[in-house]
Amino acid sequence: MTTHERTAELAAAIEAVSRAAQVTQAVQRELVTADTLTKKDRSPVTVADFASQAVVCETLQRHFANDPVVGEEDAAELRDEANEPLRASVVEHVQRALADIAPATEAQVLSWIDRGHAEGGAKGRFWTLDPIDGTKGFLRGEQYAIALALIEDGEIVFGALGCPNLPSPADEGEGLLIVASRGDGTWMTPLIFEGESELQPVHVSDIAAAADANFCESVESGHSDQDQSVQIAKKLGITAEPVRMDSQAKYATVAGGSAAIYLRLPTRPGYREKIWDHAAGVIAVEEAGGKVTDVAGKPLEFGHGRQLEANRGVIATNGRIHDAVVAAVRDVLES
Ligand SMILES: Nc1ncnc2c1ncn2[C@@H]1O[C@H](COP(=O)(O)OS(=O)(=O)O)[C@@H](OP(=O)(O)O)[C@H]1O
Ligand SMILES: [Mg+2]
Ligand SMILES: [Mg+2]
Ligand SMILES: [Mg+2]
Repeated sequence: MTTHERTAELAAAIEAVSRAAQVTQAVQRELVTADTLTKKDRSPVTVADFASQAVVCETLQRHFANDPVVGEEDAAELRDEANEPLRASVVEHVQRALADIAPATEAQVLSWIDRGHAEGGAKGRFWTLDPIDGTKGFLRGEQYAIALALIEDGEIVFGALGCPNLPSPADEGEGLLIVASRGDGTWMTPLIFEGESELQPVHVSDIAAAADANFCESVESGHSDQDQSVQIAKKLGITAEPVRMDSQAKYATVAGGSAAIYLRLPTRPGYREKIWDHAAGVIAVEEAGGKVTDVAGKPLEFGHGRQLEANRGVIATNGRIHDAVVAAVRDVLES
């Protein structure tokens, strides 16, 4: 598939991710309260997760009826009788988001969510979706992302990454939407806006020395080893404090040049990264001129099913400093 044949994918993905963002932002306004964090109440993010997956899958189905989706969520929990209040809230939010399309029934909403059940693999074409990446960031009112990517024969060919709480590139609108198409580049536009909006090109930072880099990493120490990242930064001569940020907003930050490194260092030996946690962010960084590998310096392989079975951890950089960062990571992980 060549670049200019992806205009239909671009239109569908922009529609899907910006509709989903309207839902997640509405849930954040209406259901996330000051008590949410202190009471450890995860119900708002649960509503937003399911509603976002339903809206994205409905949009993809309308544009590409036969495309499978590898999505993080499924509707099994929602179908449970005990979860009627949760189900009603999800259905209501989806109905509002699709009001201009058709009245959605409860059964349809559940079936759209279940469209995310595909297994992926090395052959053929499928989408992968994280309806809310950075669930903890969502609950804190900080960074989260809606991440959608298209994979063909194991290669990411297109990505759309919506970051509702990153600054919008234009005066009008809300949030940041990054789109990337293989061989063609990475662009940004406001995520939620009225009327027309231009796509503006996005490029990685042009620093040539790792010592000058800002780096970003997870907020949660359970998702990436933060003690080892301190040692790696020291080895590279980096003096700037790490930018801790939830979700694939980290990839958006590297793609846009505000940081030159994103480190995700394995914490538990058995953990395998999920393809929806990376696909949209990886193509955004690569097409903006950067490079992404695992901690051993190997390319990420998206053709092994729902997980990155052949990889451990992630290193994303502006490209120029990649080899130096991989070498420092190896030294620290092997010591
Ligand atoms: N042990 C472990 N190691 C690595 N990754 C893990 C682990 N456990 C969970 N996850 C996944 O991390 C996703 C959240 O991404 P981040 O780590 O960027 O977020 S955060 O900064 O830590 O909040 C998060 O995605 P969401 O569930 O969509 O929020 C998880 O899929
Ligand atoms: Mg995720
Ligand atoms: Mg998620
Ligand atoms: Mg999750």
